[in-house]
Amino acid sequence: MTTTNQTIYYTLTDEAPSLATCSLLPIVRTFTSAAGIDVKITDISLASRVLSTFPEKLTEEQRVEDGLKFLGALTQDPDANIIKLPNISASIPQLKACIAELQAQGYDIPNFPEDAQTDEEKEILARYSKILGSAVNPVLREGNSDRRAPGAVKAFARKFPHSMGKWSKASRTHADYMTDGDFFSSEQSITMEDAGDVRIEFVDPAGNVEVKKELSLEKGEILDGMRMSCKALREFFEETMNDAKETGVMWSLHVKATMMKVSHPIVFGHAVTVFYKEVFDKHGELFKELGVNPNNGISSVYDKIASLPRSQREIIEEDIHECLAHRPEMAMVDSVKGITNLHVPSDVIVDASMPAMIRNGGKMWGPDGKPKDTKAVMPESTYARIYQDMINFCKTNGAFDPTTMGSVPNVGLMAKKAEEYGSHDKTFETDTGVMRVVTADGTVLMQHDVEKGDIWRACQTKDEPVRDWVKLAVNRARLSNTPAIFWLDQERAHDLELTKKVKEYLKDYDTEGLDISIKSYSQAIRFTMDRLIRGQDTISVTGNVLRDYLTDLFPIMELGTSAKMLSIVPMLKGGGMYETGAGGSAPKHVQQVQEENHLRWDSLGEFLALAVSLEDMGMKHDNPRAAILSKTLDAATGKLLENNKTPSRKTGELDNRGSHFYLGLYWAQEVANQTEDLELAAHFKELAETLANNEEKIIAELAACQGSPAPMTGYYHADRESVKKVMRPSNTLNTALAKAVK
Ligand SMILES: NC(=O)C1=CN([C@@H]2O[C@H](COP(=O)(O)OP(=O)(O)OC[C@H]3O[C@@H](n4cnc5c(N)ncnc54)[C@H](OP(=O)(O)O)[C@@H]3O)[C@@H](O)[C@H]2O)C=CC1
Ligand SMILES: O=C(O)CCC(=O)C(=O)O
Ligand SMILES: [Mg+2]
Repeated sequence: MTTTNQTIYYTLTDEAPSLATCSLLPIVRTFTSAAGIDVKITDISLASRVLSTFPEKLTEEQRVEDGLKFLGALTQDPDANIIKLPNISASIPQLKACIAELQAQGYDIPNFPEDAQTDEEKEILARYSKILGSAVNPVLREGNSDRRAPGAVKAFARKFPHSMGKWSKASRTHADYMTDGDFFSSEQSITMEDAGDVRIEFVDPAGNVEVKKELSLEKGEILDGMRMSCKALREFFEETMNDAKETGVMWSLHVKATMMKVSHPIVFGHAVTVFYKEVFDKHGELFKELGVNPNNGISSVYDKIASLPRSQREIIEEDIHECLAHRPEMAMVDSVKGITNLHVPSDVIVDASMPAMIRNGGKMWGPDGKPKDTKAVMPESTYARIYQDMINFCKTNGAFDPTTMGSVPNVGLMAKKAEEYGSHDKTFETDTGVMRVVTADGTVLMQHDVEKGDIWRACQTKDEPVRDWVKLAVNRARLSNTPAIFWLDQERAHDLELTKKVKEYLKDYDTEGLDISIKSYSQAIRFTMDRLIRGQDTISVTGNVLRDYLTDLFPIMELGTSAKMLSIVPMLKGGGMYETGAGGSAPKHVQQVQEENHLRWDSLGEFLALAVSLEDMGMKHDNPRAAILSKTLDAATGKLLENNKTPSRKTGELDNRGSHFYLGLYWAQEVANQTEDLELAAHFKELAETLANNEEKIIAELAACQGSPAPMTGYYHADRESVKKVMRPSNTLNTALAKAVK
């Protein structure tokens, strides 16, 4: 057995996943220690990213390693083995809350300079901007994505189906999107015949040219340019609000302000200022003075007016209520606390929010706390249409049935910040004039007339990731003997360029006997759904945004949550990253822990990720024990699902910690029962027996702490000792695990 330098890098992230890690990792380490594998924690939490950005402000003891930088470099190592849990992609309000918490803990980090004026403030803003939004995933995802629900997970969903809301044929829920003036209607795209430098320029009406950005493009790289009209967007919002009001349907907005961290907060801000138009018209000047930023949601108004004299504040609050009264009802994030869809930009995130709504019979929560039909507004039409297709399908066919439906695995293009994912540094809010892309010799590759306030952006897609994506799709189709569809819209300039590549690169593979096709988004989703309700599987092969959308959409119908997905990123350089599920960090789970000490986070995604990580370790390092641990972990996970030892939503019942105990028990039993390595079996026999004999006692210890607030301090930067106490309350379990470490 080789035991040199075999390390799994396990990320420490935020919120629910980080709590779960505290309980799961000691179990994992007990097992991996027997195979000579080290499991190292790398902290990439929001708080840690903030701290590592300002080392000069901290004392020696306060300084932390830049975990993201470390892992980013590691992605280039063919031996990289990373387990990546979901992390917060922070909106500005979240980042500010994190900064405030760290400052209160004695870290002398600067405030977030919302309105940076001085050079120093601008420099601080630039540093913080690197932490905002999807700052982690694009750095680590140096490969394309392969996400699917393993057989055992599908079997579990069929045996223990999650609840599904009923769909009525009379449901008035629908998706609403722009029909003109959006990115879709203006997209232009080119493929570079040779490598070359280009400039993104703005030309004002007098002919003055401002270089916005210079890019070095690779041979074969696709470059897109597109614009969203501010005027058309605002008119569209106004129409949707009037229509919702007139027809008595609720209004909701679904964007991805976290991942599309430059363009979507602006879109979100327009929704806020249109919805609360009278408030912003009347108090605009004051808001400017106070530094209100509508892109941060209506909460920005509440925050900034807090310092005003009460009488002045009350007038503004009344005006806000006046708007709420004459506008349509708005979908709520928390109807008890009065938090609306437009409160902060990170509360309603389209990839999870639309599936949750569809799963719920097309209903969202209204101000009165009741589920209601809604107009789901997604201004950008490129991808919004697929949701209307699914809504129509559910109206006709009723809700999906998790006990009989098939599955939709996804092969997603995402390496090297492909497509919209990497557009942030090429996104601009423009003045009136022309935005254009020109080559070094001045040839204009594309251009758009723009008006003040328009959003213009460019997206890049490198050739190497596209080749790898096609390969991955063929492999997945072959391995699972399942039809694969490339979702490519022949109405889209970008997809036309991509289609040429796909057709070309498919020739490199033996596709004999495989069913591989190219369909528009609408055709693809309809075809897929027709098969789905007949219990048939269809692989979706998609670009980056659809990867994000579909790997929540279908899993949430099939499994109730995307956390149960196996999510692999085979890295271009040969390493492996194993993501846990496809869902997020579920902030409301933490609330439940704080209030009732019950964590309903399901770590199934972590179990699945760890099994493939160990399998890879076994193969790459010729470590048979890693292979045994992988196989036995898979078997243990299967048993856990069969026996329904997954966390319950209800306080007092089995939670995340109890579920981890059962994983440990079953895993130990599986290792003890295998016959490939008798020494290993003997070693885990004792642990298996101790855990089995103490099952009742351990479960009682794990349940005893539930029901009252968890004694935990901190949210973004929780005190690890207090988290440890909360997440590891069973002495019997802790002692048994410690004893079994090799
Ligand atoms: N890979 C990553 O790093 C990702 C990070 N994010 C980030 O996560 C945060 C929250 O995003 P949001 O869009 O609300 O998505 P979430 O996936 O966190 O939440 C949506 C819902 O999914 C369910 N859920 C998700 N994971 C689990 C789990 N492991 N166990 C049980 N239920 C689960 C819960 O639903 P229910 O109430 O029905 O139980 C939850 O309320 C944001 O900061 C976002 O940027 C989001 C996606 C991926
Ligand atoms: O990076 C993010 O912000 C979220 C990513 C995400 O939702 C996904 O990859 O499914
Ligand atoms: Mg997602």
